[in-house]
Amino acid sequence: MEAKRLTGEKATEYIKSDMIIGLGTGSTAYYAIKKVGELVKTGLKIKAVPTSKETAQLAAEAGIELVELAEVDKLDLTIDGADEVDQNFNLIKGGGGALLREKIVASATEKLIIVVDESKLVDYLGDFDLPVEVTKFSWQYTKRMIEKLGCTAKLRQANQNKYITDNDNYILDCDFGKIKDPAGLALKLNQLPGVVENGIFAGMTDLVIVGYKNGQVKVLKAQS
Ligand SMILES: O=C(CO)[C@H](O)[C@H](O)COP(=O)(O)O
Repeated sequence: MEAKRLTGEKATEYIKSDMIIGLGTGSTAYYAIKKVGELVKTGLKIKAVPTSKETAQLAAEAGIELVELAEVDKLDLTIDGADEVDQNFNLIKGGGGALLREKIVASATEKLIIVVDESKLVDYLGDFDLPVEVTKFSWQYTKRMIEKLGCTAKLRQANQNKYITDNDNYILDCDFGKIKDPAGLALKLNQLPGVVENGIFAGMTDLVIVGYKNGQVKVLKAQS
């Protein structure tokens, strides 16, 4: 908890007045959003694009002015969490179900800052099942197509019902084992009919801020 707070708050040091920022989803991004709310109250002037309905509500409650993605050309900076981060800064995201909007916002942003605690750092992606957002119409067919790529896929449930995303789709959580070629797998997945988006974020991250149990925070820069 403390590690998540430290990293979430540290990321807000990169925000300057007049920026348009993206706000991620999840328990680590939560601390960044809360901190941005405090900064806004003391004079920071920013506008934010939320990556989920949950984040939109949290940000509005914190007094942050929200804008639609449609209203902006680009975002200056986005702060978001991740489920796994490998040594090349490839990510698995979507544990919280917001991967589609998160990927769109990440792609529209100049600087993507990922905030994680140390438990999220891995050598290879894949211990965490890869979330893939699929259409309701095709999910059984799309599941079979995804499994042909070498995984077992499970339809995500919430309170004994099918989990439904903010975009009215389903999520398949896919166990691929160790993912040796994240960018290649992401491309293959997105070519399958019925796949809306997958949770691999390859080559998008600029900074990873890691919070440690002992209170340390490290800022890691992507190699360009
Ligand atoms: O991708 C996400 C939501 O779709 C989250 O960023 C990811 O699940 C990490 O969440 P947390 O900070 O709660 O561990």
